[in-house]
Amino acid sequence: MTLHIENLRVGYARRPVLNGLSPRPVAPGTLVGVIGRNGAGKSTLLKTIAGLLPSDGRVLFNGAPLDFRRRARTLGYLPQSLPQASSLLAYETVFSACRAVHGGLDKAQLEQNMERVFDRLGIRELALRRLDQLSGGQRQMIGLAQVLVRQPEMLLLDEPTSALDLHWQLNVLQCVQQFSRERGTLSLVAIHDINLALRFCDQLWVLGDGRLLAEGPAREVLTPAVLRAAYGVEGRVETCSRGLPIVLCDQALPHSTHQGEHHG
Ligand SMILES: Nc1ncnc2c1ncn2[C@@H]1O[C@H](COP(=O)(O)OP(=O)(O)OP(=O)(O)O)[C@@H](O)[C@H]1O
Repeated sequence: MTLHIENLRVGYARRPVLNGLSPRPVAPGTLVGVIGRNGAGKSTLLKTIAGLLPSDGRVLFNGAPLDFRRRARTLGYLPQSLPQASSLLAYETVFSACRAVHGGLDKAQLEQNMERVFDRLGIRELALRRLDQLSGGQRQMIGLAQVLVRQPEMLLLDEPTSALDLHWQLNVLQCVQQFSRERGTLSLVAIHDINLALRFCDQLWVLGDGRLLAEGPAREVLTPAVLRAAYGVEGRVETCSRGLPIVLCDQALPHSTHQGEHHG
């Protein structure tokens, strides 16, 4: 699936958050990191693409808008909040998520889909645990399983690693990257860890001041000037012992020294 966004404007109660976003169209199989400071509009953007917020402008999937029903089947949206703790078993919630979209499959096929996702994410041992007895990070993994099991054509993941330890952060991004590449799934991932973004994302969209401060290949986008404009930090891009870029941030800048700087 391709994604084309044109002059997207979104706000809450007449307070604008995104003021005319027109990123370059994104091809299938691309993993896009959506980054920017708190309140920049990352969640707002993902919710809008998921069809959960009214907006002006155009969002086209394979060149056309999607109606609400097709959107729900085609897009896999993972909200920032963790799945609600309930007495249901983890596999029951993943099974229901799968059945909601693939109702035509028989029980054996649904179970096969489900097992594949539990195996791929490496969370088989959580399947028979009650959601209200899982840790925050474990629940976040189940939330992701609920999205992946539906085999969506586009992933919209809002901070999918926020509750995870180092191992699981890498595991999740590896899985999302693999899922995108194997299936041609376009994935948009809002993320705060810029080194994870740099390592796994093909493209970055840097949000700030209601617009795109920068966009492009991850390694080209993350410059000291963009770090300053996007986050108000003094940062550098160094090269690690394996020859890969790594971002180091030295200090938060006083508020007035970075406001109003824009980089396209
Ligand atoms: N339901 C809402 N009603 C009114 N304003 C909102 C609502 N949700 C978000 N906002 C405002 O919209 C702006 C963008 O919020 P959003 O959650 O999209 O940012 P974000 O980049 O995802 O932030 P974070 O990194 O903190 O999750 C913020 O100023 C926020 O206060």
